[in-house]
Amino acid sequence: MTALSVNINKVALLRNSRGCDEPNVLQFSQDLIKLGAEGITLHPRPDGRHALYSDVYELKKNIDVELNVEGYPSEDFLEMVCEVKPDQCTLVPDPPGALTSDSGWDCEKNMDFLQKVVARLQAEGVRVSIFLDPDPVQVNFAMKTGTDRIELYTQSYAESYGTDSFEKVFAGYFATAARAVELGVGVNAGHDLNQENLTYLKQNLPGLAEVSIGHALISEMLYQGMETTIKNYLDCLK
Ligand SMILES: CC(=O)[C@@H](O)[C@H](O)COP(=O)(O)O
Ligand SMILES: NCC(=O)COP(=O)(O)O
Repeated sequence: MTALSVNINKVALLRNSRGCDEPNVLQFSQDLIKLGAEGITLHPRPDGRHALYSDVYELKKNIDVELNVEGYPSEDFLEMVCEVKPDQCTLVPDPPGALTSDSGWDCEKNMDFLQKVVARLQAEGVRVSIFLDPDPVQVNFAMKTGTDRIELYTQSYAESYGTDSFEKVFAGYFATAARAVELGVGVNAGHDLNQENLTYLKQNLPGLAEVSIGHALISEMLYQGMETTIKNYLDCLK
């Protein structure tokens, strides 16, 4: 079973654009959950462009599905996560001004740092996932950090989908996920997934436990509406 965790960053972006509380992030999340979303993800970035720390606190108190908080493990981010204690924290290596997440960790180079962060979060009962490029070698280092899961960064999967290079690109994802399963590390995936490319990933990637999807899903809702869009994504994951 692969859980659908909806990333509400873009709902928060719309809310922030007018300085009021419309759309309300909590109400939107609760409506997503009523329609079958099995998790909520948000990525409070340092510049507060969309999801905010206050959203994390409010969601934690008011939703009954898994909460996944993504971010660079700065001290203030870690203090917030350790206080909120979401179900999962996904560590991403984004610098503060990043337009969006565009690479996974080099776990070998950041081993000491990541080991300390992983241990700190796990001590608070938070499951840890590390954002990773499709590279089986990196999985070995990710395991050494002590992480519970990896999150495969699926931008190149999405970009190659339907092109001549897809088979070669997907082979890297398959090898990385298979290595994670072999090492007992959980497999999540996210970034640029959509209704067109999700089914193949679900049907062919070993051990896929969770997908976190935001930009395409929220954009598609503008055309299809919330109910149809969520139903379509859940159908892709059957
Ligand atoms: C980690 C990842 O790939 C996405 O979850 C990221 O959170 C997207 O961030 P933006 O919504 O700011 O593009
Ligand atoms: N971790 C990926 C995520 O939460 C959403 O990424 P995207 O669907 O907005 O590209």
